[in-house]
Amino acid sequence: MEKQIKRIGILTSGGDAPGMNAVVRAVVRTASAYGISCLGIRRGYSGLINGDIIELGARSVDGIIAKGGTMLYTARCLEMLTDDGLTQAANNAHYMGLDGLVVCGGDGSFRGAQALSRKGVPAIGVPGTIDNDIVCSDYTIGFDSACNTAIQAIDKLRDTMQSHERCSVVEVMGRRAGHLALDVGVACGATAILLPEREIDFEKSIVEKMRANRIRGRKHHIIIVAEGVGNAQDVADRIHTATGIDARVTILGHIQRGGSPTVRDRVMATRMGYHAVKILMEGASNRVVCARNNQITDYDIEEGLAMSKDLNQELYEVSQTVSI
Ligand SMILES: Nc1ncnc2c1ncn2[C@@H]1O[C@H](COP(=O)(O)OP(=O)(O)O)[C@@H](O)[C@H]1O
Ligand SMILES: O=P(O)(O)OC[C@H]1O[C@](O)(COP(=O)(O)O)[C@@H](O)[C@@H]1O
Ligand SMILES: [Mg+2]
Repeated sequence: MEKQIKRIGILTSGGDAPGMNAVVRAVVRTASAYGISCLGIRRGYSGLINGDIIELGARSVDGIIAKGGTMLYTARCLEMLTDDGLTQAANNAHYMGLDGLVVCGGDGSFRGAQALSRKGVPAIGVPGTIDNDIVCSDYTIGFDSACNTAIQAIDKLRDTMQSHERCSVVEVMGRRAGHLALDVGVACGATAILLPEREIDFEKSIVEKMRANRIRGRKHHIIIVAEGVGNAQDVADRIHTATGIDARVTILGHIQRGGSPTVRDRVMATRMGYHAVKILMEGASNRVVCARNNQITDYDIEEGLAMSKDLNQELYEVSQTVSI
């Protein structure tokens, strides 16, 4: 039996990701289709604490599916980590008459959703982060767009590295996770991919490989370093010292978080946003929306965040084989 809910809120929190707008659109449109009103809460949990809200209707979200960033702004709100901040957020949610709240963000944002659920505000997390580091979900919104942005930049780097017969050491985002670096490394044909989840023998996996590749006629190289591994400049210096090859560092940085979302991100965002509203209507609380084997499902937040997700080992092995 579906619970009669009248009003829900939507906020985006943590690092932005391409596709967050598409989540906002899907939530607002799904709510609207079922006669539920929707409030947009701006700047993540700060907006909930400070009452920074806007009314959103089906027409307020026209055209945003194609836009990067988030129309609701986002924030890392430290006040939410305090008892007072959390209580204020929950009280405001009740005061606004929210029967549910959709939170699009990463694991930190889901902890906030969990805390609010415990205070009687039914909250649902939707994974929006370029890092793909939400362990209970095969996919997080923004990952595909970020991979494509990184690849476009690295393809340009390859042109100049090829001309100068250099080595490009490229640092890719991902916080403590290497998912982004692995996909980007495979897609750009990297000679080596350094990931926080995999120890490597620098001499064997990089230096000897570069030397062997040079003998085979390869005159330029791309090395991908996940940000969780450490300093890309150190990697470049070690390569230069060991091989004599001129190595240049590029830190892709926040460029990876921008741009119009890809088809995959728009579709996943739309499916996940829709699912979040549907389960709120069924009376759910404290759930995280996930993709598992291309099905959209949901887990208890505690249970979901306690799961584990390893790198794609098969892809890692493939990358090592073809990078000769
Ligand atoms: N344990 C927690 N309890 C309540 N709120 C939290 C908690 N952890 C994080 N948050 C809220 O979620 C926000 C985003 O978390 P953060 O870890 O920065 O990004 P992400 O959600 O992308 O992982 C934080 O700034 C804070 O407002
Ligand atoms: O934008 P900031 O605050 O510098 O944070 C950078 C971090 O945010 C990310 O881009 C995305 O992480 P979250 O989605 O967990 O916020 C990480 O890859 C990176 O380490
Ligand atoms: Mg995170």
